[in-house]
Amino acid sequence: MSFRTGERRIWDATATLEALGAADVALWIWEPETDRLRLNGAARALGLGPLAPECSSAAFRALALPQDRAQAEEVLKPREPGSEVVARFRVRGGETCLWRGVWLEEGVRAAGVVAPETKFSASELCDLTGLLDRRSFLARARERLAQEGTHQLVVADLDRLRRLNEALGHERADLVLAALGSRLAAAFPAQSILGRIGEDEFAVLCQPLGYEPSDVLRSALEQPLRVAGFDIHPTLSIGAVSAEGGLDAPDAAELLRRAELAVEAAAAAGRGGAAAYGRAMETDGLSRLALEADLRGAIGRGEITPYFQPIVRLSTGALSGFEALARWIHPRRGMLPPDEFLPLIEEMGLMSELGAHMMHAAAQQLSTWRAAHPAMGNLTVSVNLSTGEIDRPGLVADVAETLRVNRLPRGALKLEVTESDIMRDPERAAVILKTLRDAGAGLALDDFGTGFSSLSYLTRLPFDTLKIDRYFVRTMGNNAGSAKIVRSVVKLGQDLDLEVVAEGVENAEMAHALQSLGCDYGQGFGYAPALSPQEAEVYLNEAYVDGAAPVKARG
Ligand SMILES: Nc1nc2c(ncn2[C@@H]2O[C@@H]3COP(=O)(O)O[C@H]4[C@@H](O)[C@H](n5cnc6c(=O)[nH]c(N)nc65)O[C@@H]4COP(=O)(O)O[C@H]3[C@H]2O)c(=O)[nH]1
Ligand SMILES: [Ca+2]
Repeated sequence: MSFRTGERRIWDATATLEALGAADVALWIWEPETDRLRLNGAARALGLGPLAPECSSAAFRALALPQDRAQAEEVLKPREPGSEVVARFRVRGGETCLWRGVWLEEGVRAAGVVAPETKFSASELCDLTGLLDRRSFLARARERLAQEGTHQLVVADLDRLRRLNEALGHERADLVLAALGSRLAAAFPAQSILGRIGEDEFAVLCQPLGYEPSDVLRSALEQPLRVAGFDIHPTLSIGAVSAEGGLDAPDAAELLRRAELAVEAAAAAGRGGAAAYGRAMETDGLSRLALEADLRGAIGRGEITPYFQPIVRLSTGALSGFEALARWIHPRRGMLPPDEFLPLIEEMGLMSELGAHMMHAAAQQLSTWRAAHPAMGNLTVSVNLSTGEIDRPGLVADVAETLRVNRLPRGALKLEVTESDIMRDPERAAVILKTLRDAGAGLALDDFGTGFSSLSYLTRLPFDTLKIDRYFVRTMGNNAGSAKIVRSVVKLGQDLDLEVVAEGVENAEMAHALQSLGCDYGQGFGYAPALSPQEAEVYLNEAYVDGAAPVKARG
């Protein structure tokens, strides 16, 4: 029942209303000038309107439950002729109803239909947060997208929810989720559609707010929380996409898929990231199953190998060491970054195999470099331990054996462990870390600042390096909170006599800012990305060794 006049789409309301009236559908007509809202008999029979055949706007508002009044207002607000009216609210008595209609003459009269909406009863809401669940979110989004105008969909993924669960227990982690849900509801205008669409995923569909919805989301949800004596600093990966509503609007599920792709890209770019959907995020359609099949045996075939990202002294640019980062050289797809295969490796239970392989390969490479460049006596290589790997039986023996076989001195091979991995069981972690240190491993605390721990336990753990998460480095220029975190981590490092390495140093400005905060070491695209062993060799030849002359000059 709609047609186009020029560019404008107009619903032929009179014809529609006549047809519907004959079909005994509940109809309403609203005339602001006389402050009269009229309903036909069918509406009253449904218990959706006032018992009288007409009511004032005030009485109409009073029909809606207080928290839904803003939605009722949507029906009353005068608009241009042809504008659609869509509102859903619960009326007293608990029934949710959907009001749809159209403005017939500008500000003079609107008319439409009203129907009970049982799909969205309380059971469709997430119990914990009171937000819509995924299905209901999609259903409402679909309707909203039918409205002309720009719509923005933002999806936020709570980083490391699983680890939060492990550390706090489900009940307390649920409290965190509930708190986040109510913060979200308070942060967006009432007509926004809010959902908890996955275990750790929130979504908002809104009209342009005049500022970035990702920022609103972030500042609403990333405030620290205190639960069960823990200070929790939630961090989010955020994806955003916008779309024009109306006849040609994309389907809600498709829009959600794009926003979730953007979330993945943001998460891959670093915890606490945000990304806008872009075409390039679509992969070549090779299915996950195919990838899984390829992954079996990939480690054994030597397809997954360490690449090496330089870690440098910020004041001189001199090379201090490398971080080994896994790359999968896929026979058909080319080089794949860890975020495309690590989750699969984890699901397939291959994490220990990968960890052992990366450590052996990186140690062997370091040993080769040390033999070729005697001047580089202090060169280190770090490898990442995956979640739970610290508990791997035989890890300590494996480290000791690796150092022995490759004739590496104490501290040359570093293990990077994340804060939350330790927080699962700090007492146990302390014992394991100490045996690892005794076996000769260096220990770095990775992604520092993103966890939810108190700092005091650090003094009791045998770390020699703190790595500041790149989220703080990236945002310290325009976010006072991030700058404070960087400053206090650097200070903490100095007090505890630890090396502090900033991750994600992308340009000279960041390097200078970090130095002025007293940070000594950095790694990032500003120096070099992760390099193949051959490229790293070239870098080694050209680099200055930390605190010494160029390696090349010293032969
Ligand atoms: N935006 C930005 N990013 C930068 C910059 N400099 C370096 N990066 C990226 O930051 C990541 C640093 O590693 P991570 O935080 O430990 O994060 C790593 C680490 O947690 C994990 N990972 C990588 N290799 C291994 C491995 O062998 N074992 C395990 N368990 N995890 C690994 O995968 C994560 C992602 O690795 P990559 O994709 O290689 O991503 C690397 C690196 O390429 C920069 O200036 N800007
Ligand atoms: Ca790392």
